[in-house]
Amino acid sequence: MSTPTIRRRNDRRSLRSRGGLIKYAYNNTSQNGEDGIVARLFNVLLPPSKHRHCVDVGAWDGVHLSNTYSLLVGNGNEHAKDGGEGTQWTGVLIEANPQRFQELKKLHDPLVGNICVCAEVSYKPTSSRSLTSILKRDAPHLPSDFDFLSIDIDGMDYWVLADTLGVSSQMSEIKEGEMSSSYRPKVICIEFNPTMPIDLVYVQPRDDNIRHGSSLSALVELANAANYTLVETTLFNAFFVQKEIYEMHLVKEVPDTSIEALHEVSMGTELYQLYDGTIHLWGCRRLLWHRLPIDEEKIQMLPPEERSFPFHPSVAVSSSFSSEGRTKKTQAGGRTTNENSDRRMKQQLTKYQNTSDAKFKSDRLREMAVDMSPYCDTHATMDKKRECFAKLNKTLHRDGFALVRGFGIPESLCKDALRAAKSFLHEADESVRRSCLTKDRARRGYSPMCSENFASLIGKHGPNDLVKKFRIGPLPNKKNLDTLHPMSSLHQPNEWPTAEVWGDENASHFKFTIEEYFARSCHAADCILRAICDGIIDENKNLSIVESIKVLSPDTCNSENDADMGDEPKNHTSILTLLGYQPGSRHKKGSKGYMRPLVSAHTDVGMITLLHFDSGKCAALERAYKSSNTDPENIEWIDVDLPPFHYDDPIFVVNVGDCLSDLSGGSLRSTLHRVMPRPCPPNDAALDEVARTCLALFVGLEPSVSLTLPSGEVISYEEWRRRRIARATAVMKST
Ligand SMILES: O=C(O)CCC(=O)C(=O)O
Ligand SMILES: [Fe+2]
Repeated sequence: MSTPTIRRRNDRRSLRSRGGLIKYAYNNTSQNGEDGIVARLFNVLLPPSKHRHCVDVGAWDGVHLSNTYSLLVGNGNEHAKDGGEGTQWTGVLIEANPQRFQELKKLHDPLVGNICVCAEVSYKPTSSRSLTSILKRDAPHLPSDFDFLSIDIDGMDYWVLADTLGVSSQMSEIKEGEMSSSYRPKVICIEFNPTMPIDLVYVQPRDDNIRHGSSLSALVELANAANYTLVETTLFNAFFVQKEIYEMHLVKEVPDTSIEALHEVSMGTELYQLYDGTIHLWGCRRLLWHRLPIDEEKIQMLPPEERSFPFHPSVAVSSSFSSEGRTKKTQAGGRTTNENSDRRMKQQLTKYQNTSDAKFKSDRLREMAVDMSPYCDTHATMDKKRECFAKLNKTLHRDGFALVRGFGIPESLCKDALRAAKSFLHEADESVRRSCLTKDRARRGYSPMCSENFASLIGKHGPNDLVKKFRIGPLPNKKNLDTLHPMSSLHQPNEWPTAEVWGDENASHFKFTIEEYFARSCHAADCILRAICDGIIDENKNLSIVESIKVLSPDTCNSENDADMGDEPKNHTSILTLLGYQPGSRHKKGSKGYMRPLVSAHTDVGMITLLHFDSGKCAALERAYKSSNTDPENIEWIDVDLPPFHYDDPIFVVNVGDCLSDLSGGSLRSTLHRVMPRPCPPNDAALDEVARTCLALFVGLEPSVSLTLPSGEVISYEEWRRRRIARATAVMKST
């Protein structure tokens, strides 16, 4: 098996200066060369002094990893003159741990002048355990500009330094009146957290009980605010000197005092991600202070069997409904860029080659689909219903689209209906289709290719849509036929292809199958509306929304008139449209290198739309991604797909229409969508594979039902539709 090549280029690291104080680093008792740096500073660079003072916070036993041992005790060992020839050092040594403190005392008691304090230093300036309080109380003769301060207390180091130097928590200013009471050591050595990135400013919470440590960058900001300059770092420690001292004595030795020149993060742990979702570690692969290895397998988000590239051509749309999904940007008029259509071309040609990926994609889409069965099953518990509407409405709020399943519609019926639609729209002679042309083909019967224009729904001009359609709707019922109730334009007789032109069997099978699908999908739509309604009522205490949304619940909207209607169909105005797409002129790129939509970008007018389609390759539904519907000029588009694999429990797409969006006060979005051509395999490919068929149920309410708009106005559904269409027409006329 081939393995990846993994290494790091050296450039960034080689910037780190090796020529400054670090050149003199060595350890006597220190951990990472601090003894040598201190010696260089006080022996050579700073003006000589007969007597020097140091303070060691976190002194341990005075020896272990000590930065002051060589100054205070070191006589007699190989670096006897560490603190400067002829210089006498005295120190204040503070240690919190009582056992270690005993050792510390044992070491220092015989040495004249050294003071040992057993205390856990607090960050609180007002505390009797603050460093300034301890120094003032226990070492009253310590000069305020003593020579060397070493802080290593594994947590609050930053805040102890801030309080000692009198820097406010904002780091930008010296606290008023505190300077005189503060200390200004000439040189500071302080520990930082060496795992943190070089540009990270991390200041641990100001809490004695928290042990995070702070970053080097944070300490540099703090020190700069108090007029100190960074002059060197070791693995864990930063050295700062007073700015004036730096300028007088150290500029030559340390010309570049930037963090980048003086530090290299060698204990950092970095993460990067592979396309297939694997998380890789780089750098330090262990928990530094716990001495535990970081197990790469334990920090993975996906189990090994789920690690694959989600946008692999054959799994291209696994996140159709996720806001984080792959998107494509288009230019004005909804054109796909050259780059995208080339990529699309490749994707389409390889889309179904890899069956295991297709299965993976199917399973993902199925997982995403909201199970609506609690709304179809009269015995479902409220908890189940709540779970259902919460998932549904969450997705609809976010995307305006969702996948739904669990209606009990047999898969065989969906397949038969798609098959029947395909044979009518694609295989039958045009004369069959023309046998059911109606006057009002926007509502019933056959609507030929290029005879409609959905761009007009959003008040746009554009080429006519390249799709054939056939529509049926609810029949006029007793109420409509009553002379007192003139038939609404939304209720009309259906028109079917005639037996004379298509043959008895074809015609009756078509009518029977499509009517059956219509009835079952209307029932599914009722379930969805009830769930949406419950969801909105649950999440909304706003009365006008609740009032207006109640109409969605089919039980409510039809209850008045149901009693005397027996088994008559309800008065809804839902229309089932069969849509047929075939490869045509728009499948070739135009002179400008982009493709034009088969159905222009639009929003659906009614309540919801319930879609079911086959995997025909020549067309694909896309929805706008994270865009405002009022600005369709610059939109990112994302595919809306159904699983190419069939399940016993068929999956549908539901999207929010304008009326529902209005009733919800805009909280449910009616998202702009369109149908785009997809490159097809060569011309001789079977029509069966390329033609695309869609069953779209556009769900409408009873024409006379009263809607309470969020504004409080009460109008009928029919009036709402009239205004909606008039609005779009007015926009079109003005452009
Ligand atoms: O064919 C499709 O996928 C959807 C068509 C559509 O959006 C419509 O007819 O409103
Ligand atoms: Fe639509």
